[in-house]
Amino acid sequence: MQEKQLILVINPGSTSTKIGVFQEDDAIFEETIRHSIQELNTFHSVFDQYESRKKIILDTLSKANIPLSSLRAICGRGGLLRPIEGGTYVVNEQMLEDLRKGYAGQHASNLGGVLAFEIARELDIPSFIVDPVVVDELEPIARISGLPLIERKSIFHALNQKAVARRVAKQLGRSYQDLRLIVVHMGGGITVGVHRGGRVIDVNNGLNGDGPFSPERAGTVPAGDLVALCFSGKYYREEIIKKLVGQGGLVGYLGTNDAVKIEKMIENGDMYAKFIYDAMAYQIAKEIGAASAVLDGNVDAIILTGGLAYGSQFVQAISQKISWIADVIVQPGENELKALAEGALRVLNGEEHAKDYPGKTVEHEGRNWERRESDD
Ligand SMILES: Nc1ncnc2c1ncn2[C@@H]1O[C@H](COP(=O)(O)OP(=O)(O)OP(=O)(O)O)[C@@H](O)[C@H]1O
Ligand SMILES: CCCC(=O)O
Repeated sequence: MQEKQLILVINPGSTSTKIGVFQEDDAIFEETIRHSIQELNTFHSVFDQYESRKKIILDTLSKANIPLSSLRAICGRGGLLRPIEGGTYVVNEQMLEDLRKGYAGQHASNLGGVLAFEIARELDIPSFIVDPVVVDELEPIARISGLPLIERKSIFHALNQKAVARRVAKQLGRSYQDLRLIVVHMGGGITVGVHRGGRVIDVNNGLNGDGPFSPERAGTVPAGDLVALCFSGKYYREEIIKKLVGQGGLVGYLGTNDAVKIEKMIENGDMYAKFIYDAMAYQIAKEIGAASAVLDGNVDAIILTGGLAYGSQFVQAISQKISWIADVIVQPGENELKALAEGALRVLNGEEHAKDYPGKTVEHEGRNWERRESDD
């Protein structure tokens, strides 16, 4: 019988399911399955899509002649779980429960761990998730928002940010743990992470209204004006949320989230499109400046990654404002499938122990910075 040697990785996105099959860290098969708005609209919740996405994954593997019996592990992109530190986690009952109910909200990546677990269970092989969007390694001081009722949260492109940071460390012949990096993921959402000692000690919450505006998201907006909008009587709660996430940023100003199209508009002389595109670069540069202050100006490199990093003019507009801080390294696109496979491999090859969810969460550690009676 042939030895089980392949790793299946699953990355469910809002409009697609990306899958990959890896032999060690080489991809032998990758496919992006797109889901139309019409198809997605037939489901009430993210979780209702589970059966349909599972069938699509199994059919795709079968068409590609990849026998399930050749799989040694399955790794999915994890979702809005409890705040946890980075790493590879075994999918367990507690995680499944949190993913199913959407512990911290609904996100397509909530399906990743469940799909990995259910397919793996039938094959009696292990299932994992790696660096979910809720990876939380914030320093206590970064949690302070300025309003005691609201705490800053870590929700960001942890999987790609950490994978790119490790890759750059390797290229520089250094260890990730030794470097002080600013990693800027520029996709549909934009997150600027401060990496120190192998941990992301500060980052904007890319999902819930924090940081630079992005192709689809508003980022930080003036709080007073937002409150006035909420109580204007003109909008329902869901409409306001949609304006901030989905219909904000480039979509709000220019009616598209497609930066390639916007670059064409600019090429054709659309000065308003240029102004808004420049404003996005300006806000990203400003956030990088703030991140450099977190590192006391002692920054080894600034890494620009994600789909927008393919835009050379855009990269140029950001770089000219921040290249005085540190070397700018451009790593366009995202390599999330490979990052999932690498995360599983580090465990399967014994380089790392898989973590047990939830482990020591930020919630378990408690708020050791909170004011207590005895402090008075
Ligand atoms: N060649 C290119 N030049 C300029 N912009 C590009 C290019 N290719 C993609 N983009 C832009 O990158 C953005 C999407 O990036 P990406 O694919 O990383 O995001 P995503 O995976 O949809 O979302 P997220 O990264 O937030 O999870 C879009 O605005 C897209 O138009
Ligand atoms: C910021 C978390 C990932 C996303 O863009 O949805």
